[in-house]
Amino acid sequence: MTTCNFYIDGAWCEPLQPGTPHPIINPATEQSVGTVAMGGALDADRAVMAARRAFDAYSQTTLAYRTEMLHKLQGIFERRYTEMAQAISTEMGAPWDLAYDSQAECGPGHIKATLEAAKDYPFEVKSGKGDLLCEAIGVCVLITPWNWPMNQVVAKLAPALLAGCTVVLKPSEFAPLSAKLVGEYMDEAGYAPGVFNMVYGDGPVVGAALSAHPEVDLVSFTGSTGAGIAVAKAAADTVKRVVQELGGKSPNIIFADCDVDASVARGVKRCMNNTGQSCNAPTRMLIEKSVYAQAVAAATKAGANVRVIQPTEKGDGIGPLAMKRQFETVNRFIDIGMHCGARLVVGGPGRPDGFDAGYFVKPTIFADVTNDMPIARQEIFGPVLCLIPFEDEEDAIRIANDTPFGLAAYLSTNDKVKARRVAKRLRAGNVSVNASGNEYCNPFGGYKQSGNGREWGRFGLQDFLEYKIINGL
Ligand SMILES: NC(=O)C1=CN([C@@H]2O[C@H](COP(=O)(O)OP(=O)(O)OC[C@H]3O[C@@H](n4cnc5c(N)ncnc54)[C@H](O)[C@@H]3O)[C@@H](O)[C@H]2O)C=CC1
Ligand SMILES: O=Cc1ccc(S(=O)(=O)O)cc1
Repeated sequence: MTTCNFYIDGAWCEPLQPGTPHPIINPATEQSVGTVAMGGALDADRAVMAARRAFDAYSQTTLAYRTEMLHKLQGIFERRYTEMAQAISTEMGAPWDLAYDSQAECGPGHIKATLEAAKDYPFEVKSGKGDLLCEAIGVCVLITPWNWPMNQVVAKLAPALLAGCTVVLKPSEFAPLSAKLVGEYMDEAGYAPGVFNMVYGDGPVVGAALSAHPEVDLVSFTGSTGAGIAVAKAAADTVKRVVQELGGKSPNIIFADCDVDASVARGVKRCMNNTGQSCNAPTRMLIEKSVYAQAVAAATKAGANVRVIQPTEKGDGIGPLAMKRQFETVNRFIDIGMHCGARLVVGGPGRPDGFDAGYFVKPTIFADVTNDMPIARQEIFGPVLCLIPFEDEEDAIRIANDTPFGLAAYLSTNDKVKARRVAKRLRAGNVSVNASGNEYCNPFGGYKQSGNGREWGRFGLQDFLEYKIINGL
């Protein structure tokens, strides 16, 4: 049984204001594997003040020193890679190949991208007659979710450290094991006390106290749009910067001129990946009417072929949802889909055959969905795909953009001119043509209610920097 405690001022410690410990539930077995200590506002304050005390010295260290420290941290992430994959798989249910090849890889992946970006980042340049400096913004609070825990923690932590910021990490109480390892790695790397601090706690208490704290200069938040709005409101009175990476309901446009069967199969797989718990999952497949019947048949076949597996099993497949609450939410949406006029072609409510325990759900696909149905408008965060027909290019763009979100968009066509034309009109931060993937060096983030910042590589670094112009030197 693991106990996850706080890491403040260079030491592991228990909360000053303990709440009820949060059980760590393995979502595949529903068994407890440990507890997370939950704190209160006093703990938030203690961590912020440790980061504040450390800021002056750490922010004045040389870029060469911070680069060397980050290289050291990268080495630790690489050496202790397998235990990170194990922690992620246990806490949120990612099957082994996904946990090992993708989830854990995000840690060293983002560190490398940050180090690469820093090599030619214009930290000090001439501007007019003045000297333009990009300096550490200050004490940063990092609030992260449970769905891609290392992606979200390290995409924030690596640039913050490189920039010279000190941090307080508040990971999700549903992903405490991987965060505990990050604390151990930071300790092992030898960062000075107070540079990195970590507290666990729920959003409305600890998250809110951190967001409102007057000694915090920036909050970098990833999670639901509702919680992101609460963070921004709590932060407003102290005029701190807030960077939000929020939800999505991303369209995947299948034009008739593409290889329909292959594109649809790829779209189904990508939607179901991580059991549908990705902010950028392509959950609305928009299909040109002339190939709609063919595409529905291809989606039905591909959906039926998605294997549901135990997290310990190797190979392709989806694991359980991360927690009971998600299990209930996803089943509720499947039920809504069945009663709002959509046609269920794969899956349905309840656990798949052969699974008597765990938060496993069936990969589920609805055809004949219209974009005004709740299953097409709200982020379900489960393996649920909506198939929506469209008339022509204009109609596809209209439906794709008819959402409060704007994180990602996907399209398949053999016509490159059309692909560029459509991509330019999609109101989304990341557009993938013909199943291309993301690269750590490029910006990740959303338009509209999907957020207001960009993470990854030099774009992530920018968030943690403040401009200063010095005239007269
Ligand atoms: N964009 C993304 O990557 C994610 C989106 N979501 C969406 O959110 C839904 C609910 O998942 P949750 O885990 O409940 O997400 P959430 O947004 O409540 O939690 C994410 C993080 O925010 C913190 N938080 C929550 N309320 C807060 C507040 N008022 N002030 C400060 N921090 C706060 C949580 O403790 C956690 O660390 C999902 O079904 C999904 O739709 C969830 C996780 C990640
Ligand atoms: O939810 C965060 C997330 C998940 C996956 C990816 S990627 O498309 O695999 O790069 C990005 C962000």
